[in-house]
Amino acid sequence: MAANSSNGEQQTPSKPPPLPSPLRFSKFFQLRLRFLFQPRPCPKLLLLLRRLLQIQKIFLVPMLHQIRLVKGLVKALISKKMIGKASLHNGLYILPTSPKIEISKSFTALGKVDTVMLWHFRLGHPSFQYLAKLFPALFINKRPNSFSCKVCSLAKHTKSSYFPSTYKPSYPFALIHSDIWGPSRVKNADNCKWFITFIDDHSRITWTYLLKDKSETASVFVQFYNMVLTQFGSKIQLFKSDNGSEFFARSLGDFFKEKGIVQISSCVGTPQQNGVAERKNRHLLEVTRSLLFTTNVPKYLWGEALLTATYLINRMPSKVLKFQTPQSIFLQHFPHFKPISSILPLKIFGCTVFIQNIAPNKSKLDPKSLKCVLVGYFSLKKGYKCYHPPSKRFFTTMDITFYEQDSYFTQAEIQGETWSDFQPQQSNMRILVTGGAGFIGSHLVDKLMENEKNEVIVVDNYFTGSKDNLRKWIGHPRFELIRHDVTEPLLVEVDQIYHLACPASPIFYKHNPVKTIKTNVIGTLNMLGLAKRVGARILLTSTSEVYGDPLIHPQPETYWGNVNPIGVRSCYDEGKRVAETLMFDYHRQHGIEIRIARIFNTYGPRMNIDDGRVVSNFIAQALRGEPLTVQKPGTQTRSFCFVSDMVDGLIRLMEGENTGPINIGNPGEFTMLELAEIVKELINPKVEIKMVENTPDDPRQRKPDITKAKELLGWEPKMKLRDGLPLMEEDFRLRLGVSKEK
Ligand SMILES: O=c1ccn([C@@H]2O[C@H](COP(=O)(O)OP(=O)(O)O[C@H]3OC[C@@H](O)[C@H](O)[C@H]3O)[C@@H](O)[C@H]2O)c(=O)[nH]1
Ligand SMILES: [Mg+2]
Repeated sequence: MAANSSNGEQQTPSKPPPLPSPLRFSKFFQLRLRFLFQPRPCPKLLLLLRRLLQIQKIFLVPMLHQIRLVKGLVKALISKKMIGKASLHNGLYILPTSPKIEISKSFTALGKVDTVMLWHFRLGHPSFQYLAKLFPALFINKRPNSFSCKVCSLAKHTKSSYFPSTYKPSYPFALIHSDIWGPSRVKNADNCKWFITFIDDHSRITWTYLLKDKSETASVFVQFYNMVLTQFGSKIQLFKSDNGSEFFARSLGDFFKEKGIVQISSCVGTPQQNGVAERKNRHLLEVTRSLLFTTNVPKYLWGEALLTATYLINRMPSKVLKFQTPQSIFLQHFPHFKPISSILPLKIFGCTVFIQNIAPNKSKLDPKSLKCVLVGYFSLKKGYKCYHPPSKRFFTTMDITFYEQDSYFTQAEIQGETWSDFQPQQSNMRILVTGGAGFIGSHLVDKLMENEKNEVIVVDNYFTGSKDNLRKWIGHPRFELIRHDVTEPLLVEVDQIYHLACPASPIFYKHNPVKTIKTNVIGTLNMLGLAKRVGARILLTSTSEVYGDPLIHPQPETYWGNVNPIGVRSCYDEGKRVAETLMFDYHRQHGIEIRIARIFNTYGPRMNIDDGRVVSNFIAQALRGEPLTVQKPGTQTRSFCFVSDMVDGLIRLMEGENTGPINIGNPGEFTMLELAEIVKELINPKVEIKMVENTPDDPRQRKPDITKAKELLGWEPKMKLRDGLPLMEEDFRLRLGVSKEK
C-alpha cells in the first residue's frame, strides 16, 4: 500500500548514528537490548533512539520509563530488581547482552507453548482470568495469574481503567449505542479511515462498519436498521451517541423521525456519558493492536483486525454480563438464529494459510494453491477471510490449510511503523498545496503552518507565483517547496490536497490559453489520481467564472451559468467547469473525498503588482499617480473578498463534511466606477479616472449568494472593502517604494 510507506520517521533530519557492534538483535520478542534514558529524556536522545529503532526494524517499546539507571546500574522499576551494568555508546546506555528482563514467552516460541497461550493468541489476547472462565479444563493445576504475555503489555499500553458501566438488562435493540472513530492516519486496504460501532445495550453485542468518510454515517445506519429488521424482526427504539455532527445530519434525523427512533446524545463536552460506546471502542482498539502485533501484520490491515476484534469480543465473556458472552445473551432471544460463522474454528489472525488457487485465468503451470494471510471470519458467508498481498485480493474460502505457527509477515514488513501513528485526529496532517507560492496559496500556507500538527508541501511552477511569498517558511522543518508543474504527475504521500494551481488573472490565463486549459484538465486529473492513490481528501478552487455572464443575480450554487464555450475566457471558465466535473466523477466512481470552492474576486497583500486585475491595477495606479483605468462601461459589478476571509472559508470547507460546490466570496457589490472612486478617495485624491476599452465576454455583474457557506460552514466574510484596501495599500507601498505623504 502506497499510503503505508508514509511515516514521520522519514523526516528525521539528522543522519543515523553509527551502530555499536553489540546492537544486533534478530526478532522483536527476542529483544535483548534496551536503550535507556536518564530520568529525564532529552529530545536529542529521543531522536537518536527513534533512528536506531527504525534501523533495527523494531517497535519502539513503550515501557522505556519502566527501567531506570541508578549509578550505572539498570533497575527495573516494577520488580525493583537490579538487572545489570549498562555501558555508554554514542550517548545511549546499552544493557548487557543477556539481561534477565522479564520477557515472557512469545509467539515465535509458540511451538513450545501450551494450549493456554494458543487460545490466548487465537482469541485476541483476553485476560487469563477470562480464559480460565472459558476453558476451565486448560487451567487444571495452573493459576491464571501465573501466565503473562508480552504483546498484551505493548498493545494495552494505555493502562486503561475500565469503570464498569451500570448494566440494566432489558431486551435486544431497545437501545443502541454508537460511536465513530477516526480518521486513522493509515488507510485500511480498501481506503477506509473511520469506523462506526452499533452496540446493543442488552447483550452488548457489537456491529462494526468501516467507513471511507464520516458522511457515510446515515447510509450505514439505514443498512444496519434494515439488517436488524430482516434478520431479527426487531426495531431499534432508542439511539444513543455523542454530539458528533455526523449523528445530527439532516438525512439521519429524517430517518429517525420516519421510523420513530428516539435519539439521545451525551451533553456537550462530556463524552464519558457515552460510556458504553467509548469503552467498547477502547477495548476494540486494544484487541486490534494485539492482533496486528502478534503476527507482524502491517497497519494497512487494521480494518480486518478491527472486524476480527469485534467478532472475538462478541464471543468473549464479559464482566458486565456476569461472565456470559454477548453472543450467548443475544441468542437467548433469537434461538432459531444460527450465525453461520460460529461453526468456524478460531485460528490465529495473521497466520499463513494456503488456499485453493481459484483465479479464473489460471494456467496449468500456475501453482494449485496460493499463499495468503488469514485476516478474519465472514459472518455472512461461510468461510475464512484471506488476503493475498501480492495481488491485493481478498478471498473467502473453506478450502484452506492453516500454518498457525507461521506468521505470514516478517518483522521487515512493519519496519518503521510505530503505534503512535495508529491514533485518530491528534495525528499530524501532511497537506499538499498546489499553487502554494501564489497570492491565495501563500496566505493559505501561512494559516496551515500556524498549526504545529501540519506539515505543508507546496508545489508551484512559478508562472505567476513567487518563492518570495513563502520566504519565511523556506528551511522550516514542517515545510517543503517543490518546483513542479501539475500537468506532470506527482508522487507524494499526503492526507489533504488543496488544489489551487492555475493562473487566475484574465491577462495571465489568456496569455497561453492552451496551457491554461491543460492546467485545469490534466492538472486536476493528476491531482485526483494522487488523491485516489493515497486516499487523500482534495479541495479544488473553482471560480465564480463558472457562472459566466450570469443571467441570475446574485448567483447561487444551483445556477448552471451562462458561459461562452468558444470565447477568449473559455480556457479558464470552461477549464474550471471540466475540473469540477472531474472532481464529481472521481467522487462518484472512486469514492474520493472531494471539496469544491467557487471563489469570487479576492484581493489583499501579495497580489502581483502587474496582475492586471482591477484592485491591484487601481492601487498601483493611484500610488504611481497614474490615471485609474476603468474599462467600459464601468457599470459592471464585482464583489471583493479580503484574502484572510477567503483562506478561512477554504479551510472550513476542507475540514467540514460537505463536498460543495460552495460559493466563497464577499457579497458586497460595487460597480467599477464606484471602486475607482473609493480607491481615489482612500489612496490618492489627485488621480484622474480614465475610461478605456474593455475585453470580450466581460461579465456584467457578479455577486455571490453565500447562504450555503453560512449554513454549512458557519462562514461569512468579516473584512469590509474600506478596511481591506488600506492593508493592501501598505503592502504595495513597500513593494513599490512609495512612502506615504505626510
Ligand atoms: O484595470 C482594470 C482592470 C479590470 N477592470 C474591470 O474590473 C472587473 C474585474 O476584472 P478582474 O480582471 O479584476 O477580474 P474578473 O472578475 O474579470 O475575473 C476574476 O474573477 C474571479 C476569479 O476567480 C478570477 O480568477 C478572476 O480573474 C472587470 O469588469 C474589468 O473589466 C477595470 O475596470 N480596470
Ligand atoms: Mg465520538
